[in-house]
Amino acid sequence: FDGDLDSGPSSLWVGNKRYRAVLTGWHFRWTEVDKKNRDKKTVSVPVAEVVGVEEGRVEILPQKSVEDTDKDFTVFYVKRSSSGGSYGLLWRLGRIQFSCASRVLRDQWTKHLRTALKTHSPLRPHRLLVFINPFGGKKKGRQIYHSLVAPLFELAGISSHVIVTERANQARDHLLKKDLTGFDGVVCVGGDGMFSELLHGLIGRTQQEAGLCENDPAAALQPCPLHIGIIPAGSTDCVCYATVGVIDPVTSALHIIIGDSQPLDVCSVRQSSARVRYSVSLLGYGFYGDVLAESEKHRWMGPLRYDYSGTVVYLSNRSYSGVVQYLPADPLLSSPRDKTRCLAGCSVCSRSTERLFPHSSDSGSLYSSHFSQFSPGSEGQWVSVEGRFRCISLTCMSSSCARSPLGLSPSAHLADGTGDLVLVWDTHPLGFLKFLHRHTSTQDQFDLPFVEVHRVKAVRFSAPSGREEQEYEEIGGLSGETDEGQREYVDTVSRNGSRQHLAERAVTHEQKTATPFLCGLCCRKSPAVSVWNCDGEILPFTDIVCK
Ligand SMILES: CCCCCCCCCCCCC/C=C/[C@@H](O)[C@H](COP(=O)(O)O)NC(C)=O
Ligand SMILES: Nc1ncnc2c1ncn2[C@@H]1O[C@H](COP(=O)(O)OP(=O)(O)O)[C@@H](O)[C@H]1O
Ligand SMILES: [Ca+2]
Repeated sequence: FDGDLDSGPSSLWVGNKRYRAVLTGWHFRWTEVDKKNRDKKTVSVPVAEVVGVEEGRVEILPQKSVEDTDKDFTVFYVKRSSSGGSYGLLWRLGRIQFSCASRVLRDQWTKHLRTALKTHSPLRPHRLLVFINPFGGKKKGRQIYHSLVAPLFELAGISSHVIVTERANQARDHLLKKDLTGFDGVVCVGGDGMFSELLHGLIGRTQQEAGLCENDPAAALQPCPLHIGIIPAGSTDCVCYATVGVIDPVTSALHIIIGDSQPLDVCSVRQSSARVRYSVSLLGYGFYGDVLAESEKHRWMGPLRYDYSGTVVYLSNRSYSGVVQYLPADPLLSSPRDKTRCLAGCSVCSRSTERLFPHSSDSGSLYSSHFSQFSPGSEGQWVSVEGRFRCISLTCMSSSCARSPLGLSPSAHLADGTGDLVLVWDTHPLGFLKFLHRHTSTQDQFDLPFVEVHRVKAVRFSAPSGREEQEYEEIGGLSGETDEGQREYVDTVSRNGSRQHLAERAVTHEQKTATPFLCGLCCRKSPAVSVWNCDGEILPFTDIVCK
């Protein structure tokens, strides 16, 4: 102990057992000194994962208690535990209480540990701006933050400014307009919709300060200096699930504390005159758009509204026509049908980053030159398909969540500059049910004759023009598929041609007409256009260009 960072070894006690503890540059280790026990177990904690060091006997969760003794100190650190089914690891707050021979020794230990912490974890945040959506998910945002997260932030020496939102878009507007100096990051306590607000606020603010117009498709967006931490308190929480691998506020708080970060692909969604939007998880038309629109009427149900609305929309048996154009990504780099799973440190993502941004070594400049890379036609060929779809989904990440543990596209990458486009052509109701059901299991949802998946860099969509729309409404939304040139897919059971398939559909419709309940759902004037679900928000336009 001569002021050097490397301390020990020295004797410490935990209860009545003696330990040898040592602090070398990157690790804090302790081993029980026991003559009978030959295979001594050493616990080794990277300094970067030490959450805090406190004098005395201290307890933080579930309740804070401090016993201010002279010779004791308590070390809190990240402890990994099994995650009960999810693919990520659950992190817990590990706690060990040491007793020293003297107060002097104790003070030396705490001083050295704290110095090591400062030196070896430069990326930790010190001051955070926290937004809580009190109405997200099961409406537990405030409680989750104050009981599970705030005590950890305090322990880690993080000061936070907390804003409980009073209206939608308040967090976004705050990030766009208010003074953000002194903050090292922002935290979202809520679901994917709330995350989306923070994302829009930060991207917008950064462009504003750089003097750029984000609505200009040719603008090269600037990287955001602030990171977003997510404390899951929403309904689907798929950004959290797909990045951390578990939905657990404590795990997420610990990732934030130690300064972990994960870059994400962001998809810009534009319509000529409208303000640009961004999506990181699901951009969905047809089924997922309808489910979102329906579910907004039933917010009071909480997360269950999606299950209820999913059923209602499924029974209403809708499909929509349109033209989808996409720019395929390089098939040599990766494929949506390979069986990889993207995690932190993924090699496909780092190779893509090098290819896309050859002059940048840090992830901070991920956005620069983004748009010049995707100027239409500069790479590959656009592919155009037209027809009637049950749903069209574009997802920049797997979009896994509790409802769908592998996600909409299980092998999508978090930060490879591509998204996966899933086209589900119109099919009979049982086929579509099979597709939906496969999201909940490990069965391949793309291995169906009416489903296509493409790894893409850009997508365009246009709904049919007014005249066609009207025709479709007049015929009640059933016979539109007989139109010349429209692509038809049938499931394996009725593969003998589309004629039989159509006949089946007609019977199904008659049967429904005979059933008042179903009739109420399906024989309503069927709309010709659906809406886009953009990370849980309904877009006010249908024709879009995504990059
Ligand atoms: C009839 C059988 C139904 C089974 C369907 C299972 C498929 C589930 C796939 C879910 C993929 C969700 C992608 C995430 C989207 C979020 O951005 C969004 C908004 O989430 P939030 O409410 O803000 O947490 N949630 C939804 C359901 O649209
Ligand atoms: N105080 C508030 N009152 C009403 N809506 C809010 C408030 N704060 C945020 N919102 C909006 O609520 C929507 C859903 O929030 P989110 O946290 O994603 O919950 P959920 O996952 O249950 O949908 C978001 O689009 C957000 O803009
Ligand atoms: Ca991606």
